[in-house]
Amino acid sequence: MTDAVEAVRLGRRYGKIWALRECSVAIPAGRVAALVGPNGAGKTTLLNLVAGLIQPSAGSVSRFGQPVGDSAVSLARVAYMAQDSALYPTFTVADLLTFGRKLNPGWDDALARDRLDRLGLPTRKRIRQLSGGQRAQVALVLALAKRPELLLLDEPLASLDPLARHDVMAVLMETVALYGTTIVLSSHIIADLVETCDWLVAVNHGRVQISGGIDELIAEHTVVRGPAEARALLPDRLAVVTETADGRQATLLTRSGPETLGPAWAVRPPSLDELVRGYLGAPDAAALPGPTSIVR
Ligand SMILES: Nc1ncnc2c1ncn2[C@@H]1O[C@H](COP(=O)(O)OP(=O)(O)OP(=O)(O)O)[C@@H](O)[C@H]1O
Repeated sequence: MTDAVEAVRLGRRYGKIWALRECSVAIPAGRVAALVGPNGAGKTTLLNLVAGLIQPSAGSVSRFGQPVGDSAVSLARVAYMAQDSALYPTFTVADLLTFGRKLNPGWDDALARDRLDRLGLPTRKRIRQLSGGQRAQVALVLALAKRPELLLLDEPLASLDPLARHDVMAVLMETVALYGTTIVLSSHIIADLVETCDWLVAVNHGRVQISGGIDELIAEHTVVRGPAEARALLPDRLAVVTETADGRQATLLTRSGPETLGPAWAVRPPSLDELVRGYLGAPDAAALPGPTSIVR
C-alpha cells in the first residue's frame, strides 16, 4: 500500500537555521500518527511541508505517492488545521460552511451540521463571538467536512478543556473507523494520544529521533530499574537512550527487547509517555539507522 506521507532527507532552512533537517519518515495510510517534540522542535515546519504551504530547502516529500505541489488532485485529498487557524472574524459559522461547500468537491454538509449541533454551536454566530476553544472546534469541523484522506492537525487539543479533548479524540477515531482517514496530529499532551494514536514521530532540534508503529517501538524498548551501585555491572550491549538515578535506584530506558539481567534488576516495557520523555530528554539519542533510510 502507498504511504500517506513519505519524506526523504527533507529539510527546511530559515536563513542559516535549519528548522528541520534530514527528515526521512514514512506514515502508512490509515494510521493515526502522533507528532511530538518540544517547543521549536520542527513539528509545525514538518506539517507545513506536508501540507505544501512552504517549500523544502532540501529533500522531498510526497503524499500518497505524489510529490507535494505536483497536483491539485492530491490537494483535494488533504485537510490542514493549522495551529492558530485564522478564520475570518467577521464571518458567521454558516458563511464558512458555504465557502467549504463551494470550494470542496467532496464536502459533507450533513457531517458539519451534525457535529456543530452536537457541540451546541449555532451557525449564525460570528467567529469573533466564539471562544478560542470553540474556534478550534469550528476549524476542526471544516477540516473533517472536507472528508480528506489525509488530515493534518497542528496542536488541535491545545485550547480545549479535558472533556472537549476527549470528545475530539473520539471523533478522530470515529473518522478513521468510518473513512480510513490517515491522521497526523502534533500535541504536547501525551496522555491524550495513548488510546488514539498507533504511529509515532518524535522530532527534537529539527531532527527525527524515532518514527514507527507505537506497539513495535514499545516492544523494542525496555525500562530497566535496579540498584544504582550495580549500574556499572550492566552489560554494554544495552543501548541506553537515557538514564536517571533517584536515591539508590537507577532507571534506564534501553533500546533493546526485555532480557533477564539478574535478580536485582526489574525489566518492563515503557509506557508511551516514558518512551517519548526518554527520547525528548536526550536530544542526541536517535533510534533511526541513518538519514537515508526511510523508517516505516
Ligand atoms: N517563519 C519562520 N521564520 C524563521 N524561523 C522560523 C519560522 N518558522 C519557524 N521557525 C523556526 O524553526 C524552528 C522550528 O519551529 P516550528 O514552529 O516548526 O516548531 P514546533 O515544533 O512546531 O514548535 P511549537 O511546539 O512551539 O509549536 C524554531 O526554531 C522556529 O523559531
